[in-house]
Amino acid sequence: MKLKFGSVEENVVTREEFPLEKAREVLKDEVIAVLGYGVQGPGQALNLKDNGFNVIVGQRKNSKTWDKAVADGWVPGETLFDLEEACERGTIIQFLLSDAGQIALWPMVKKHLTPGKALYFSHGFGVTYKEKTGIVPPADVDVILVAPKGSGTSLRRMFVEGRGLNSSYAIFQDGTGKAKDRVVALGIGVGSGYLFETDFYREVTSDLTGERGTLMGAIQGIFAAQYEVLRANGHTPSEAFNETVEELTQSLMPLVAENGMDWMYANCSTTAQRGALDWWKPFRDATKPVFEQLYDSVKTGKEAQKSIDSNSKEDYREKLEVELKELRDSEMWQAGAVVRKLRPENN
Ligand SMILES: NC(=O)C1=CN([C@@H]2O[C@H](COP(=O)(O)OP(=O)(O)OC[C@H]3O[C@@H](n4cnc5c(N)ncnc54)[C@H](O)[C@@H]3O)[C@@H](O)[C@H]2O)C=CC1
Ligand SMILES: CC(=O)[C@](C)(O)C(=O)O
Ligand SMILES: [Mg+2]
Ligand SMILES: [Mg+2]
Repeated sequence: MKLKFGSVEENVVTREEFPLEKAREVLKDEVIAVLGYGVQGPGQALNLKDNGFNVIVGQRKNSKTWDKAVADGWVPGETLFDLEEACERGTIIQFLLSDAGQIALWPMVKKHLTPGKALYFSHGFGVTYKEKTGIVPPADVDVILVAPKGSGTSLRRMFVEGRGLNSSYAIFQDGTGKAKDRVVALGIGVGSGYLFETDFYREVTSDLTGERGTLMGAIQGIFAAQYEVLRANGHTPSEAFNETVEELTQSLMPLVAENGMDWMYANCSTTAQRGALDWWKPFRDATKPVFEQLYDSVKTGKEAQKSIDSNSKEDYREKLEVELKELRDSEMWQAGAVVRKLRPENN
């Protein structure tokens, strides 16, 4: 249906229009092969299975994630296969390897994309940056996307709680005439609540911006800046952490999530409101040039290239772990570890 967001109308598919029973009917003769068992793989594959779809997992043998798949109940030779066998068996191939991993496996996957199959992504990356990835699907298959707007971990947790995470969906190529039904049915099947219409290019450019920006990159940057200023002015680690992170995640963000920014402001003191209303614009103005620089770097393909280059290296996992450890070992996040233990519910 059409929904107004402010003054702009957009297409949204709801579970009321497209109930699970309809999704099951649409996909009843399909074998859904989920390739990769990292973060999205488990979330989507388990939700599909619990929703009653015919799903198998393809994963490298002799890997930690193969063992994880077995521990999650996938049975080798029945519902768990190596990547190539899963591609052979699947009529819908959910390409959920890391975006860099997809490049390496593409020639094999392509071989098994016989007419009538569907190739499914959870990111517009591979197809949009085809000059860098080499991913150009054959014309007689559907090429579709369901991108959950959140971590695969949350997708699974929210499904188990009886909630749902919203996703965007797109059709790059309708090779069979069935792409729309297939993509929406899969979106409902993987546990999405609502499905927002987009295209591959807009999905990848907004997603790369968001995760580098306010969702992940900018938030850590702004936390670090405030924490450092508080510490430089003699505040203790716990005080600096509480006023930078803990109060935000525990008390204030849930209010924003519930009813918007003005609602959160309205539930703080008039003193805080005055200050926040005065200071949000200087913060916007100071960071906007950085966001513009970021968007430009996304738009020109520089961000895609960087992620391909670093994540295609043999030792990318080890290198990543070093950088994550650096964050974990920083004073701010060490203070955070202690503060988390002191949440009353953790005692
Ligand atoms: N992590 C998330 O929650 C989200 C991910 N996405 C998208 O979903 C897709 C999958 O992402 P993740 O689950 O994060 O992937 P991931 O980084 O967890 O990797 C998934 C799997 O790829 C395998 N893999 C990597 N390189 C390989 C290679 N050369 N050969 C064979 N297997 C290889 C790994 O063993 C792993 O099981 C990506 O397109 C990503 O952008 C979209 C929304 C959120
Ligand atoms: C979780 C998500 O949607 C991200 C941040 O875009 C990603 O993991 O790529
Ligand atoms: Mg995302
Ligand atoms: Mg992303």
